Amino acid sequence: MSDDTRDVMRDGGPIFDRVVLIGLGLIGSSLARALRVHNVAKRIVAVDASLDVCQAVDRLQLADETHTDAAVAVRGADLVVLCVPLGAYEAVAQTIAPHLPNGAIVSDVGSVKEVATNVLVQNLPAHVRVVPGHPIAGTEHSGPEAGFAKLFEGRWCILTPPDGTDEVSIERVAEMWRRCGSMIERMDAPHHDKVLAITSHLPHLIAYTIVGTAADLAEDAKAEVIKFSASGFRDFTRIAASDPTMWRDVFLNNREATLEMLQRFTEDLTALQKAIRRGDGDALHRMFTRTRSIRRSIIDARQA
Ligand SMILES: NC(=O)c1ccc[n+]([C@@H]2O[C@H](COP(=O)([O-])OP(=O)(O)OC[C@H]3O[C@@H](n4cnc5c(N)ncnc54)[C@H](O)[C@@H]3O)[C@@H](O)[C@H]2O)c1
Ligand SMILES: O=C(O)C(=O)C[C@]1(C(=O)O)C=C[C@@H](O)C=C1
Repeated sequence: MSDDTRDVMRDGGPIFDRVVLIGLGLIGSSLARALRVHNVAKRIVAVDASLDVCQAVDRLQLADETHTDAAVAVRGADLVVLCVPLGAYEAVAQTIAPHLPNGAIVSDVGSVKEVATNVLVQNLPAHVRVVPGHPIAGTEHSGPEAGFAKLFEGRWCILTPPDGTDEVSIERVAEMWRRCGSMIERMDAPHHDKVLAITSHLPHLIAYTIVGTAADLAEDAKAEVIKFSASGFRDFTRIAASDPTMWRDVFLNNREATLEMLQRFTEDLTALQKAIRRGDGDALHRMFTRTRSIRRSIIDARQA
């Protein structure tokens, strides 16, 4: 990295001249807010396919420019970040490809990394640098109104740069996330997808299932479900309220890893089912004691 680059990143001044965010929903609008608060970009440019979202972005003053056409917006960009559902990546990459300046960095925030990385590398010209990323932060809400600048604070952001990506580009993206309050980890994309399959994707699948199962109960029972949903079930309903388009795309694009984790989960669930049927209290107690200690170690790690 040149001394100039190092100085720019260390002095707290903008790291980028023109950052183009494509997709101003929960994550894109949170990033726009955080970039502004932490002075990361000289100019923030917002792109969204939805005119309603563009109008909201203007009303909330989240960007210096707002466009519905990504091809126009990316001209002169030194960083472009895709914040759209995974299913829109190919179309967006093909739209921006002919208009990206030499040396521009293209990053993203997608929840699945192997497919995202491949789609970007295959559809973008060789003169751009691809630095995929994934902030492990979110909520069940969508859209520009749902975003907030502190979303990424104290959260991990995982970067999965393909082999051969230059270190300066990776470090500039990493520094952007550090300024937004995140901690950085680097991984290869397939490993990321396995880890997230168990820590994020499977929990969402389970929440969608349990809430769906409850909703399928007879009308009377449904009323009871709502009436008594003060504790455990309510936590599942929060997760099951997450955006259907985003999560459809996550499962379609992380098929292998999700199915592998689902298989393991089903086997463990069957073991619990057997223990209940056999009245094996020791097996149940052993299992629950182990998971309780896991919860405690997660809380301790967060507080450390
Ligand atoms: N929601 C989360 O908790 C979370 C957390 C981390 C990462 N992510 C990832 O972030 C990305 C965005 O998720 P979100 O929750 O912000 O979704 P969102 O639904 O809140 O926002 C997505 C935005 O993209 C726009 N869009 C869709 N197709 C487009 C296109 N072709 N061109 C331009 N704009 C387009 C939509 O109009 C919408 O405003 C996804 O890839 C998701 O996997 C989400
Ligand atoms: O907190 C939530 O609501 C989330 O679902 C956030 C969450 C997660 O599973 O942790 C969801 C998807 C992402 O890709 C990253 C973060």
